[in-house]
Amino acid sequence: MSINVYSEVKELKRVLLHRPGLELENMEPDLLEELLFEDIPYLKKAQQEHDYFADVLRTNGIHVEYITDLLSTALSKDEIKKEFINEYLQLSEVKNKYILDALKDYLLSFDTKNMINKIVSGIRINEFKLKKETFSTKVRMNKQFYLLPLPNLYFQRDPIAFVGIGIVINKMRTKARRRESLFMKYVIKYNRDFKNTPVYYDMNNHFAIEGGDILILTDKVLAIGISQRTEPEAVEILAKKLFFETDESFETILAINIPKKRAYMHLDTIFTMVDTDKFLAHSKLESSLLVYVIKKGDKDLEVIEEKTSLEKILQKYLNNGEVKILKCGGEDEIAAKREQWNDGSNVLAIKPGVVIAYDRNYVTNTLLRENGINVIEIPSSELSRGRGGPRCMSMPMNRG
Ligand SMILES: NC(=[NH2+])NCCC[C@H](N)C(=O)O
Repeated sequence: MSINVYSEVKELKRVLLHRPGLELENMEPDLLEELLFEDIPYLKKAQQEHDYFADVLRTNGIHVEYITDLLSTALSKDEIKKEFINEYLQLSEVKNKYILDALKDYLLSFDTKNMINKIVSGIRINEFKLKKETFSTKVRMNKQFYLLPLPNLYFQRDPIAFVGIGIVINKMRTKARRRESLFMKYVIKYNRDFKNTPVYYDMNNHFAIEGGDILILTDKVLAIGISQRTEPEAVEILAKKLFFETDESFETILAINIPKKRAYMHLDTIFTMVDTDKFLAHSKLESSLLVYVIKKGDKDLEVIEEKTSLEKILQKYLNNGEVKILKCGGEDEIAAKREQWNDGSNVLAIKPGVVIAYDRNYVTNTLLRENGINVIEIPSSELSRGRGGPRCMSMPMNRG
């Protein structure tokens, strides 16, 4: 099944996930901030919740793929495995030669699946002994991990984005997540099912962009958040690529300037699409917005600034009569803040008007239902602790 994503809401056919694993158990309080968590999910329950999510998708006829399986197929040959490990260790900034060599040997001693699991879960200092210890290895090893875990990998929305028939391989803003994009880079390069997928942005670019900021509103219009995680230069590079170097149908990018703070981390933290004419958003969103409308000009990008309400801007650029923005938590201010904190605005549409949402955000879910949206709830005690919802946990590959 080929890559085909020209909508946020059209029927979802194929989606990419990561089932959380031991990487969550390699977090401890002193590491949380660096690893972008506020709390430690209980792994067993998190896996049960995640399996429930995957089952809901499958029950709705959606083909679920796991990133670790795709990578495992890509790393089928020894030389490719070595190339991947080299690049991974380089991105992890392992500089000491003795440690570097020991890590390479250690990783290559596993079969491909277990090697990938090790890379995701992180490698503790007490897992193996170095053959040779020196002053510098001693100093370097005065910590808990050779390689830190990738606890955010279950947020598959962020390291890449499928756009049209192609892929955007993201340069992640934070060191904690930078290595995640390498997984898909190798899938595109070496997994035969993906060999014709054009790459529209590469992780070697200097400027950060993350998938949670990229929304495909229609086959003509994208919305991209200028956020804590996505820089304007990255949007410019991507816009030029899409408009002038591909046959993609996209003509307009609404670059939405959002506050650069954790509570507004990505555009999809505060704004998701639930139907062809309905959106769900942070209750305080509208007052704080400036939208740059980037259009394909004759030879260069044309940019105008819009300062009216987001509803009006969407109405204008989606050519869609009425557009309605529902507010996370409704009119109750405490519920709005509480549910926003638990990713109430972050739902995944699997068809126009049908969304998957966390069960704990019941005020928002009731409001959605009152507005004609079919809400499928999934359990959320543990998954929500990573500060991402159903949209963040999934990367659509095909929408019909
Ligand atoms: N698309 C999203 N909203 N993703 C949420 C990612 C949450 C993750 N803990 C991070 O800080 O990166």
